[in-house]
Amino acid sequence: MADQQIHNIAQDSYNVPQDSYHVPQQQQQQKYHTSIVEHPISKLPQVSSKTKGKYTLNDFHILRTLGTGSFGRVHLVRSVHNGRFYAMKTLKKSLVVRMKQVEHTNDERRMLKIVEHPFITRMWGTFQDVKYIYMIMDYIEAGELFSLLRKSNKFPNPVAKFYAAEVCLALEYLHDHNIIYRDLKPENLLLDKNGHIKITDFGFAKEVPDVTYTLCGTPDYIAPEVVATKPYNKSVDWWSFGILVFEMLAGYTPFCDPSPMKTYENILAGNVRYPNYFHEDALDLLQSLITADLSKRLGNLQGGTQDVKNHPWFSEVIWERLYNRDIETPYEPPIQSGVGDTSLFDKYPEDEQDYGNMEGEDPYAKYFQEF
Ligand SMILES: Nc1ncnc2c1ncn2[C@@H]1O[C@H](COP(=O)(O)OP(=O)(O)OP(=O)(O)O)[C@@H](O)[C@H]1O
Repeated sequence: MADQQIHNIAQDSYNVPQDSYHVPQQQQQQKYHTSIVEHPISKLPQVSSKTKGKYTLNDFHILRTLGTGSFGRVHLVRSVHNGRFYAMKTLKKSLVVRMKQVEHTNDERRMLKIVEHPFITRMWGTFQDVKYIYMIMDYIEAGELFSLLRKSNKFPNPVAKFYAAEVCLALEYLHDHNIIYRDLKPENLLLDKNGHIKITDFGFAKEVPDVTYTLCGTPDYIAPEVVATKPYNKSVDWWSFGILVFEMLAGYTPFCDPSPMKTYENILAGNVRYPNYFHEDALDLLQSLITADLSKRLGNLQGGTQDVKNHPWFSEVIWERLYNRDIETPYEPPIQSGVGDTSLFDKYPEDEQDYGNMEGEDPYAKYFQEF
């Protein structure tokens, strides 16, 4: 049981009741997106320091499916050259175009190719054929934080704090580079073989120095200014960060409802019922993150991320050691590293895929020239 595999990183004095609060099982939420307005002044290097030459499908053996997304699948693959395992994300061009996600897909490639951070998944290269685009990423072996959270019901205070602190450093890095992540949730947080966070899925990440207006994200995690189609900025990630911390501590999100429209209504109404077992520092942090008032939302104030890092809930976190991954993780994934162990991933039907077709007409070629 995952419960037993989790041990407290800090044997602090927080009183964590073991009784389980009623937890509505949430379904994987649908995502929403519309058009975008942007102001591109790039703070990112324009050339990646880490990608090597161009890959083709022949460079990899496709093994099993690790996950599915809106536009394709993520497969475990093995390099025919160095024998290492990678994750290969495929996106069907026709679906990306039909769902008006060309710009987001090109953004995802651009962001992932350039960002380098201990808690963000690395991408090594991309390629395409007539029907699909492909992204080769590090294989993150221990699966989704979402799965661990559902198995554990909820996390003890120090465990939630550990994961939150690693996510906080990743957000700090992204925001310092003018990237809004916009899709923070446990499904997009993978755990590496040592149990550290790796953010994946940059499908909604956007380099936005100023403000943007796109409605995107996952209903439970969307900030009120996004629901109300007001201009927004990095503040939305701090709202989602609050929802993430809440969900890790409670096992459910504060505004959840089976109907997305009702979820939006709940978000706009802004009434949060905090369980009485939340530690008082966690409660204080969450109240200053899950607030519609942008002039009060922590992370969005003059001190930026530093205000979040300095909050009493994080008082025992030694940020430099955390960044260096020099702090024991709360959960030791039970996997054999380096052998393509996929025991922590759900099983998916392995349908025949029509990958690798280089001949024939490609009506969408003009949209994906960067791949
Ligand atoms: N680098 C990786 N290593 C291991 N598994 C991964 C990796 N990237 C993605 N996955 C698995 O595949 C799933 C889908 O990946 P991802 O969220 O990037 O796809 P997507 O097409 O963007 O999905 P969505 O429709 O939710 O946006 C993830 O939830 C995860 O389980």
